[in-house]
Amino acid sequence: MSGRYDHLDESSVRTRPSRKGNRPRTKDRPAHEDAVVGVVVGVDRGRYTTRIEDRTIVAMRARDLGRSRIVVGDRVAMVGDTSGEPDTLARIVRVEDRDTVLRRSADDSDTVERVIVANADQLVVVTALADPEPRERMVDRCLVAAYDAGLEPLLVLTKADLADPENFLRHYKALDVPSLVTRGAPDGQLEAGSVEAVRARLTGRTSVLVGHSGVGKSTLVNALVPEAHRAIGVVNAVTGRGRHTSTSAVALELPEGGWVVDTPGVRSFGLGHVDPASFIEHFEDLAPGTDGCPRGCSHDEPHCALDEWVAQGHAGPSGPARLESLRRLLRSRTGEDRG
Ligand SMILES: Nc1nc2c(ncn2[C@@H]2O[C@H](COP(=O)(O)OP(=O)(O)OP(=O)(O)O)[C@@H](O)[C@H]2O)c(=O)[nH]1
Ligand SMILES: [Zn+2]
Repeated sequence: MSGRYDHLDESSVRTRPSRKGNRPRTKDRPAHEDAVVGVVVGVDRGRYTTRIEDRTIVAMRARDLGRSRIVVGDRVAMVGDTSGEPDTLARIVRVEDRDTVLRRSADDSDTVERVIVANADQLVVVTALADPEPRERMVDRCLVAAYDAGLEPLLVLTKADLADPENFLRHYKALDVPSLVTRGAPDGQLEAGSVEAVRARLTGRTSVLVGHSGVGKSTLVNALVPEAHRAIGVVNAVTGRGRHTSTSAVALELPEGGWVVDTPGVRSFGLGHVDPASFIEHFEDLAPGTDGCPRGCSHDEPHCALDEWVAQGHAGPSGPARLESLRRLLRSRTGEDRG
């Protein structure tokens, strides 16, 4: 896995050398031996809401933590008042190394490359089968972001009561992306069985949900986490601030274990940081075919060695379709339609 996590640098939060010069890193400082480690579930203007088992602890950054961002999903070590009692505030003295980072590149609306969520292991792309119509390109872009971040993708196709998923799923067959459908029931709720199938897939994991407005993401989150509203209310009560003014991610705990991270502010991913050469490593069946490529090959150009390699059958009968899908994903990184 050479270099897969090289890009995690931003997360290695270290104290800067102090002005006095020789203070040890936070990590090594014995004074923080009593620190407790929680998971960041919400971030709102310098206040971090964290959870340790059943306690909700609000914390701020210790002054010597440096500038690195702390995001939802980060595991943070805290000192000070970690009782979780109302009006208490702990201090974050350390951010543990991240297993994964989901990021988006700078784009027109935001000129800074940002880590959106840390330590997730699954990216759930929520798309309606109708009303609004599914957008293949947007889904493709989410898949690129997922593969690039080392997250397993899952398609959740909502509103299956309005349209048949088969047509849409054809686009993802060669990619072998797991998918589930949810459907509305006559009583206006979601059909219970379809929600349970999603729940089974999410339990025990940290899943980031992304989806366009109106696809039914909130409906699904509320079905999965009955206290979702209340949980969000807790964040409010503690920070004393309105959740609706914030578009940052929020982690909700599933009743059976695991986390669902809702990302209200994330409608698309800038993908400028995704490099074709490393992206292809996620296609283990195709990657060996790039040995004969010209230097710096985009794998979507006339001299790309993959065409011949796949035509010779090296990637099996599904090779041509896989290559086509790979190229479609690579192309989705650029272009005007940001999905
Ligand atoms: N027919 C049908 N309608 C659904 C289903 N799921 C959600 N809806 C409806 O779709 C609309 C949008 O649902 P929301 O859950 O608010 O969608 P959202 O993705 O959270 O959208 P935002 O709140 O704008 O981010 C609502 O009117 C829901 O009642 C479904 O499975 N079938
Ligand atoms: Zn190539």
